[in-house]
Amino acid sequence: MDQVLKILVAPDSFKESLSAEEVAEAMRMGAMDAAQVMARGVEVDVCPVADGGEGTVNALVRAMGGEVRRSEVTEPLGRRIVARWGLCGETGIVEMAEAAGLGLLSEGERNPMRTTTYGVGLLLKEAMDAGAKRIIMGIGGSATNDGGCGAAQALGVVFYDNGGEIIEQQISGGLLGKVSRIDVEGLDERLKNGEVKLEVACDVRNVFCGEHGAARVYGWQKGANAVEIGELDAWMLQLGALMARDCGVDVMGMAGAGAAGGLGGGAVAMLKGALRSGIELVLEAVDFEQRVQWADVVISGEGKMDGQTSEGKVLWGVERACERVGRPMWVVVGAVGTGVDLGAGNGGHQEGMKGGMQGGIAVSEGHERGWAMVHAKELVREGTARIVKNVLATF
Ligand SMILES: Nc1ncnc2c1ncn2[C@@H]1O[C@H](COP(=O)(O)OP(=O)(O)OP(=O)(O)O)[C@@H](O)[C@H]1O
Ligand SMILES: O=C(O)[C@H](O)CO
Repeated sequence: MDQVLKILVAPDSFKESLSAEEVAEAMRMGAMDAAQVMARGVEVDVCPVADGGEGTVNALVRAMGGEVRRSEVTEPLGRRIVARWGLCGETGIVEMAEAAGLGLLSEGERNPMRTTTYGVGLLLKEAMDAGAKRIIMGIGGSATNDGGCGAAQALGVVFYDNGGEIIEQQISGGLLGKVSRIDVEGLDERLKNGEVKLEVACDVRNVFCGEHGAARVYGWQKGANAVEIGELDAWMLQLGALMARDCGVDVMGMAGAGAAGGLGGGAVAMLKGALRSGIELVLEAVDFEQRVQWADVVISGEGKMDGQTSEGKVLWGVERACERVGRPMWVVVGAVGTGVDLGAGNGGHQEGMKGGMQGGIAVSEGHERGWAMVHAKELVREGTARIVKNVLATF
């Protein structure tokens, strides 16, 4: 009798079209379709993941066996919003995108000069009030570039302007240029005295400012124009220097400090947080290496595979795990950025991603983008079926 092919499906969400759970389910069905057509046996382990950005609460609550809670906080433009967060025993899971995510704003509203992470600070407070002693804060997918100052303000940190006056408004990217002193004395006692430990799960490894910094790399997707990006970057440089002087922490060259518009760096300097790779933290929580060991083949995916992918996103983390364990990895993605070659599902290679990655399929290829977004479920199912048929043919 033919051997059963063991498949681990471990995708991220396809932002704007499918959640990670939906992608994983479509992949599972695609694998079953292939098994039926080829009259072969497959077993599928379904493991939706996240990298600190959207979907992190779901992935961690599912893995750690906690519950999802809801709290009213504020969104990036200050309007009231109900945000989801997780409580798993004494561990709180906060996803910054729930209170400051790009997906909360319409395209016309996106503008990092006006947006703030204030609501993220409120969410952290909710988790502490509920008794969390350890908080994992997933960061990424943000609409903000405020260096985490808004969140810090919500937790008692005070910012002064050039004239020595307290800045009373919630700090947005556009106010960063005004900050000339940071006073962390009033920081929430629970963070200040270490009663609550903050772990910051970053979706990328970018630095605080400069060419590879928050504003220059991610400002575009948040709606900033070239002039605004230049201003934001210069203000981040200034803010980094203030953090070194007033908080005693140098975030400048720190990998991940530039995640989520600099919330990474801000959380370390002002909230006593420790940075971690989001995908590595999530993969650890779901026992990923053990699951890869069980599998003969791993299939992952994300909405768009591009230059950001190798900055520490889901595919980067999954690929590293596959390489360590020695299992082939295939991808089904929505679309690819320029220069990414997936080899049409028959083998290929992405610059910067070595070894385990065999190739994959971009499901929108040959379709109009809007159509591919609406039909993402069927397309992921079909794409996965094609890959699994190829794998079964030589298994
Ligand atoms: N079904 C689809 N077909 C084509 N393109 C898609 C589809 N779904 C999502 N995308 C593209 O993927 C983009 C989002 O990419 P992705 O899901 O990788 O998010 P990201 O912001 O790059 O990263 P992350 O989720 O890791 O923070 C969308 O803006 C869209 O252009
Ligand atoms: O939020 C952002 O800026 C990106 O996801 C990188 O962290």
